[in-house]
This record gives sequence, C-alpha cells and structure tokens, in this order.
Amino acid sequence: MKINGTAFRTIWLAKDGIGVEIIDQTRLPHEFVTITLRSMADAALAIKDMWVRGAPLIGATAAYGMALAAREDATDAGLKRAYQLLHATRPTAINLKWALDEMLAVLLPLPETARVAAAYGRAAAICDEDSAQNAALGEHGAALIKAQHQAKQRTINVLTHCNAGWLATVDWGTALAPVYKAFDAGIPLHVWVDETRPRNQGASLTARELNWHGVPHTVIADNTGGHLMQHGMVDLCIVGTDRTTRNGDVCNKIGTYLKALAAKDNNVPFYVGLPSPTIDWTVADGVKEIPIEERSAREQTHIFGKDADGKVTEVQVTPDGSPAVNYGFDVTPARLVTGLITERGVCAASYKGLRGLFPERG
Ligand SMILES: CSC[C@H]1O[C@H](OP(=O)(O)O)[C@H](O)[C@@H]1O
Repeated sequence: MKINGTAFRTIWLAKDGIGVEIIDQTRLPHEFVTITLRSMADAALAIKDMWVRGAPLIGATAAYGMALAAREDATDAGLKRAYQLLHATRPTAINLKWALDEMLAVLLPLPETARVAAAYGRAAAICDEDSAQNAALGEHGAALIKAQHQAKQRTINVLTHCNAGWLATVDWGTALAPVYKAFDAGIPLHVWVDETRPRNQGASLTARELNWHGVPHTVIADNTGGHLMQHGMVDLCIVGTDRTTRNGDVCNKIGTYLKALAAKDNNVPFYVGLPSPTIDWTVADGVKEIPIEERSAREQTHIFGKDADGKVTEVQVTPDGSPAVNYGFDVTPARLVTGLITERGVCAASYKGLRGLFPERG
C-alpha cells in the first residue's frame, strides 16, 4: 500500500540483502519508525513484543527469522532450535506455525551450504504469496460491498474490529483489502473503526491506515457497535482472523465474538477475511482447541498517547492495586459467521464450504 504516495510493505529485505526491515507498529500512529532485524533473536522479539503483529505478518517475520537463523547455524539442530524459539513467541495465530513448517520443509532436505539462500528465497516467496492472496480476497470481498451499494444506492457502512489491514499482513490486509479495493473502484463507503481495547490497534493502526489512504472512517468505542447495528447504521461487518478452524470457527482479537452476536441479533452480515494459511485444518472446535494468548495486565491498566506537547507517554488508567486480566483473543462460532472471504472466493463458514474452495486440503 502507499503512504503519502510512496509504496510500502510491512516487511522487506535490507539493502545489504541480509537484514530484514520492519515498521515498528508499537510507535504508530504518532511516529513512523523502522527497525532492521539482524538475527533470529531480533525476529523473535519483534513478534513477541508486537513490533510486528497480525497473523500473516507474524508468519512472514518468522520465515525471515528462519533465514537469519540459517546464517547463524544451518545445521538440522540449529534450525529446529530456531523453530522452537520462534514458535514460542505467540500461541494463537496459526500462520506462525504454518510459515515455520514451510521453512523447515524447504530447508531440511537441502545440504547445509544451500540453506541460507533457500531460506531467504522461501521467505520472500511467502511474502509475495501473502500479498497476492490478500489482493485476491480483496476483490472477492469488494464484490460484497459493491452488491450492497447496488441494492441500497448510498454510502455503505462497514464495521471492522482491531487491525486487519495491510499493517497486519505483508500487503493489502484481510478485512480491509475489500475496503481498499471497493474504495479504489469508486464505491462510496465509510468504516466504523472499533478502537479495540486494550492495545487499541483499531484506533492506532486501522485509523492510521485509513487516514493514509483517504478512506472515510469514524473511530468508535468497542461498546458502540451494537447500538449502531440496532439503528441500521452498519451494512456489514468484516473482520480478520488469527486462526479459523476447518469447521469455520473464527479466532480473532478479543471482542470479535461480541460483535458477531450483535450482528446476528440485528441481521447484519458478518464476514471474515482470511488467506488460506490462516485456516487450521487440524482443528475442528475453535472454542475448545485454540490456545488463547493472555498478555500482560499492564496493557489493560496503562495506555499510550500523545500529550499536549506531542510527546508520546504512557499513563495509568486504573487505581494502584486493582488487578486486571488481558485475554488477547476470543472465538466466534461458525454459526455466527455469514461467510469467509478467501483468495479463492467467498464460502460458508463450514467444512463443506472450505473444502469446496480448497478440495486439496482437509
Ligand atoms: C490479518 S490478521 C489480523 C488479526 O491479528 C490481530 O491480532 P494481533 O494484532 O494481536 O496480532 C487481530 O486479531 C486481527 O484481526
């Protein structure tokens, strides 16, 4: 995507062909800072501390983490150790394991002398594949927005949760790819942006993206969506996912399930955008089987913002001594999902639906 006319991806090879450049997303929306990852440990820290986040981008960063690891120790044992360390960074997004499995599948059969070049090659391909998949799902999702516009002949209001835009992927995004494609095609639309407590990725990342692209949007408190749906102010919801099961259960940022319940109660279509590496074919029941990351309570009790002098500071929003808990994700059962928007088209949130688009899987 473009930032003020300059094309950007969220991750790219440094000029020396060794380091890996990323945007430090913990500094957005007020500061644009890039970091060069120079070791496997750098890549692991970038994922764990959420300098990069979003399921596909986590996978892409882990892939390059394996390339950096191969430079450090290209033996089987070295690569397997790197796999374990990178895999341990965050538990929920399946793209992490998918990418690491992809890298080992390419590297282990090769002689050690060939592994570094092959690792950088596969990591770059994973990035290109993600961008292409998201662009394709964007077209399929844009058709849904266009159909709403043809039927209603007015601005279409889309509600989204957290950040599932290009900052969550290598490029284009998942939930926001249809928004960008429809907007660029001239469809009048507006986006309700859930701020998405506690890390506020909606307020700080989705709003930042839409601002850069010129897409009309309004930032709302997470608890506002149901009211908007009751009053006919939401035409469809499109969210992302960190892991979707073979039966169509959708794991996504905490609060997604509540949005889906409100959508069901108000007959608002609820779609999920995902490239196929986000499908976990090994899991049937998302509520029972998907590990939900629990992050630091400090993310709940403190918040970052820009003060009157433009200085970014952290402030405490709870009393000293008040405990807090910070579950990162929840699972929306397939019965609440209208459809899954993938690079191969839109399908029902079901095993039959997914197998129809991906007959070679499952
Ligand atoms: C396209 S994946 C987007 C997905 O990832 C986010 O989680 P996090 O920022 O913690 O990595 C959120 O669940 C988004 O919907």
